[in-house]
Amino acid sequence: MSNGRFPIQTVNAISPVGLQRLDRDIFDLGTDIAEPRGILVRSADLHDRPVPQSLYAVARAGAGTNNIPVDKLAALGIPVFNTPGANANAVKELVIAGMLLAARSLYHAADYTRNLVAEQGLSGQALNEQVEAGKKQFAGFELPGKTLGVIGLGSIGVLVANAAQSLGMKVLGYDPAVTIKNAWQLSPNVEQVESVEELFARSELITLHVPLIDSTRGLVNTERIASMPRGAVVLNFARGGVVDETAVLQALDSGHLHAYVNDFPTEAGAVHSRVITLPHLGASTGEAEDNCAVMAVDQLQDFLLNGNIRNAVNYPEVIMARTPGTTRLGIFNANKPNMIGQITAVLAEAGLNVAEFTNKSRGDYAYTLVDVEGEVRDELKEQILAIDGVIRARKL
Ligand SMILES: NC(=O)c1ccc[n+]([C@@H]2O[C@H](COP(=O)([O-])OP(=O)(O)OC[C@H]3O[C@@H](n4cnc5c(N)ncnc54)[C@H](O)[C@@H]3O)[C@@H](O)[C@H]2O)c1
Ligand SMILES: O=C(O)CC[C@@H](O)C(=O)O
Repeated sequence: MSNGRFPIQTVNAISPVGLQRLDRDIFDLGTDIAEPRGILVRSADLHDRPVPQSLYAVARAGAGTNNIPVDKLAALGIPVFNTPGANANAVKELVIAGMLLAARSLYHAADYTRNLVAEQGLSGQALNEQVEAGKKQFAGFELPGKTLGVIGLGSIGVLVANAAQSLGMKVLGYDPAVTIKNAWQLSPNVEQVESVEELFARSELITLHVPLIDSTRGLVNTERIASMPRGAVVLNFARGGVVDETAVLQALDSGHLHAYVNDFPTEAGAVHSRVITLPHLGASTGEAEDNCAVMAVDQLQDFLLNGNIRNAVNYPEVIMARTPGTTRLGIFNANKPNMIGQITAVLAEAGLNVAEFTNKSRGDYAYTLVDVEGEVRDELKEQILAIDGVIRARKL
């Protein structure tokens, strides 16, 4: 592995549009690579897999990183990249489809028609008569004028909110940490509410676009559902754990909820007559798969070759143009006082001149890129690693 090559393990199928961007003179690709420098993954669960000693970075071709031990990897100096926004349009379109599926009971209506022919053997006049007699059970509602509550105004939530608004819906949004960029992209007609309770109480449909983290687990619960208007619809294209499914099924059984449309099959939900469950289809368009793969591969490649960190979920953004004629060092360390002083002291001691230097921190960790002039001997890396708080150092 010290031959200057970077073995990359693909844990899920990654679009070839992304993979073909890896220069095969430098990168080896495969599913069975024993000592990978990089891992490319979609939804496979990495929590219980051992972390290879060789690993430098993980790139998630997608948004959610709850399938990856992000904190554990941060402590080892391994950034985890994701691809913000790359599949947002695909999810938005599925949410709009989900609202229409629920509003017009389309899934069950189509099933009813199929059964008339396939199970009951009806045809011709008899079929037409049964169609006309039976259709009233599927009478639905229209979207304009209905109130949609969007929880999470990130890449997906903003697109959903704007699209629903242009369909004539009244849209409420809730996100206590909305970014300035996303706030700018949000239609001015979307009303941002102060609390999630207000959003539930006022929404006839709610749609979830938050990550699955401790604070969002079970966000949709019995009390909040009870505060929604009778006949409300819940759409969940975020993660199964954001919803207390038992509470939702009880509310469907009692008639308080009209429908639950989601992307995360469970045994109980998949067979319930008021639930529409899709097989995790949110990002499954050719366009989204290509976008995610391209972004994930580009970020992984730039990190492995240049040490740049873009769109990591566990390390700060650190991007520095390379200074010609220098050697680059990438250093992961604990975010505590005097780390920069100690690192630069080691460089000075070795007689190396610093041409460019960037250091940024995020939470408990920090990352430094430094371009130095002069010969960087192998012992220098060991001296940097010997500093208390340095987690990992690479010479690039
Ligand atoms: N079904 C699918 O195939 C599919 C596809 C893409 C994403 N997702 C899921 O959707 C999630 C969101 O994706 P995204 O691209 O919009 O991510 P994003 O990071 O752009 O947006 C998430 C937003 O949620 C907000 N948020 C966090 N906690 C919140 C809370 N308690 N209440 C309200 N808002 C909160 C954040 O501030 C952020 O703005 C992903 O984490 C992933 O789990 C699912
Ligand atoms: O890769 C997929 O198919 C799903 C990805 C999706 O859940 C995400 O979080 O981006």
